[in-house]
Amino acid sequence: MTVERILDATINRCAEGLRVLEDIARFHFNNGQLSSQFRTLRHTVRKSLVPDENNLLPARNSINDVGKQISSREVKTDRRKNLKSTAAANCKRVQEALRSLEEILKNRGSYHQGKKAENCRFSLYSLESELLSLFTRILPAGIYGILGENFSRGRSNIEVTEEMIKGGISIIQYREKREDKSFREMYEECRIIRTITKEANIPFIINDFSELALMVEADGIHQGQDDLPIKELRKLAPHMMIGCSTHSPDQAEKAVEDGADYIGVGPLFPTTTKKDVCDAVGLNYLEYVARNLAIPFVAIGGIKKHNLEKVIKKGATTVCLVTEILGADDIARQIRNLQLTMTCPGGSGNL
Ligand SMILES: Cc1ncc(COP(=O)(O)OP(=O)(O)O)c(N)n1
Ligand SMILES: Cc1ncsc1CCOP(=O)(O)O
Ligand SMILES: [Mg+2]
Repeated sequence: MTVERILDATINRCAEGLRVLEDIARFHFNNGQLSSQFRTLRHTVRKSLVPDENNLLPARNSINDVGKQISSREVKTDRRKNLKSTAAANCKRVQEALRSLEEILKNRGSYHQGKKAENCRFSLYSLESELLSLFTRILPAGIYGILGENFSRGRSNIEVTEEMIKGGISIIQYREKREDKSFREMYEECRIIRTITKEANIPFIINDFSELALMVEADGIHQGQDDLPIKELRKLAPHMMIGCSTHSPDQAEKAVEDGADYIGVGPLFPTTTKKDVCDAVGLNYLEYVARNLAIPFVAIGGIKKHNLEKVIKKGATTVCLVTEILGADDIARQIRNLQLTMTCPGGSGNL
């Protein structure tokens, strides 16, 4: 009877944890594929790990469960900070339950079923990394900062990173176009920026150099239309945020189909910051993306304090201003002022 009692409790624990994970994948991330993988695993646990499942119910004795009292006393330490920690905790909970099932089933002589529990546990390890990676692949709202020493008036990328963080930047991209900088120098610089951004909990994206992004463990990679195909890049970087520049509805739809996590929408206005830039796409394209596509996007190109309000009004919640920020005397203060314009349109936007 004790064995049946353990099996009953662990199957329930396992299936309940899997239901939490399935719901997060389904409702929070709208990820049909991942949520159906959690559902299949839950059905396997419920239906095929213990063939004589009906015999387990009589063994249930929740009222006299000594563990229940212990866990009710632990309530103060059981507060999860956010959905990510809830997901992580439930993955661990299901893995532990599966391990317990495996041991008990093998101990009971059901070797084949024990092996099945072990396989479920291994499947969960992969699903866990896939689900948790989705939390770091979210484009934040706010100001998207871009680094590049050609525009930062003698200040190093590292100094600018620190100023951007002081100002409350939401995400930082390394876009170094200096021709006199060696690849090795860029690598060393990105390692430092990675450490600073991690400490500040700011996502760090690298433009152009995917190998550098992988080496320094950046959070993401930004790709232009002529760069590596996103579908192939995803195989190398399943856990990373992949952004893609787009200039038309067709390109945006292709980026969605290829699995990009966000798109760049622009250049909205004329700009000289990018050498091989195409003509300004205008606000209509921005409006099209905001109204018709579910993918997160960042508005970019020629955005200044004076036209920021127009961009916000068309539905942008993440905006990138390169020279308007890098060229400012006080970068942190400039970012705060821009944030004010974003949140209080019509105001003076000055601190
Ligand atoms: C947020 C964002 N959007 C667009 C771009 C442009 O990227 P790309 O097309 O790769 O061109 P370069 O920046 O490399 O000149 C971007 N970097 N960031
Ligand atoms: C990198 C990039 N991609 C499209 S426009 C652009 C440059 C935007 O710079 P600025 O904000 O100074 O116009
Ligand atoms: Mg690029």
